[in-house]
Amino acid sequence: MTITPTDPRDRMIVALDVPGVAEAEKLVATLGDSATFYKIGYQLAYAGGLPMAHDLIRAGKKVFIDLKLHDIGNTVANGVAGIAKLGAAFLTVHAYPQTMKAAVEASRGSGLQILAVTVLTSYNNDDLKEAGYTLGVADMVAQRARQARAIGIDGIVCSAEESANLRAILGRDIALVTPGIRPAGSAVGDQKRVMTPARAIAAGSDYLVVGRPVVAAADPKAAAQAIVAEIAAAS
Ligand SMILES: O=C(O)c1cc(=O)[nH]c(=O)n1[C@@H]1O[C@H](COP(=O)(O)O)[C@@H](O)[C@H]1O
Repeated sequence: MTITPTDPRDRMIVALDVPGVAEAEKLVATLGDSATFYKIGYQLAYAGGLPMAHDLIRAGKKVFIDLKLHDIGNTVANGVAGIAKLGAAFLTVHAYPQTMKAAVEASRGSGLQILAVTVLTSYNNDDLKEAGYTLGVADMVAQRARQARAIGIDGIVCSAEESANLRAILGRDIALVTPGIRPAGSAVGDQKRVMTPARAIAAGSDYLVVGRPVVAAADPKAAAQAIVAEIAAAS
């Protein structure tokens, strides 16, 4: 089974990392048909943006709720059950076994797919060491992805740098969702593990999460169209 969307537009997830609902609605209107999949993360969710999921879905878009849950199992399960009512396609949790198990159990039958965030794309080996971990990025991502698959997680969030290795380990039926996407020449910012759209697709990513290269572009629609064209050419 393959879960890779056939339309290249459906493989680009635009992060609505903007200060509020008005700015998010303006961006969605600007992008029009060039984007079909949107992510609501901390910035918009904490600015009252979660209910916007309903509007996006009514408008025919897919929605990814990125709250990166991590708490005791009971709290995670109750949170997931609430989020499932929004009708979104994806929700992130951190890839800790207790958290993943609670989220998978609570989402069962709801249509909400749970993505496990392995190692944030702003981390490198030194950052993991500083945080007290002994494994490096590649090994930690692989270990967490294996645990996620055993628990029944629907998708993995990692850097595209890990996509080829994870594809070999996990096979085709778990979605690989990769942020840290940077078209050639664009500013890297706080990301440390980055790839161009074309290289990420070639490495085996199913979905590319793109924030600032679209949101902060002088012409967001042209930036989104260029990324979709790159995805199409590499597919
Ligand atoms: O879960 C995520 O979406 C995520 C995981 C990760 O490891 N790294 C990461 O950057 N993200 C998100 O992906 C988006 C990347 O944004 P840009 O760096 O602006 O393209 C942001 O909304 C991040 O919160």
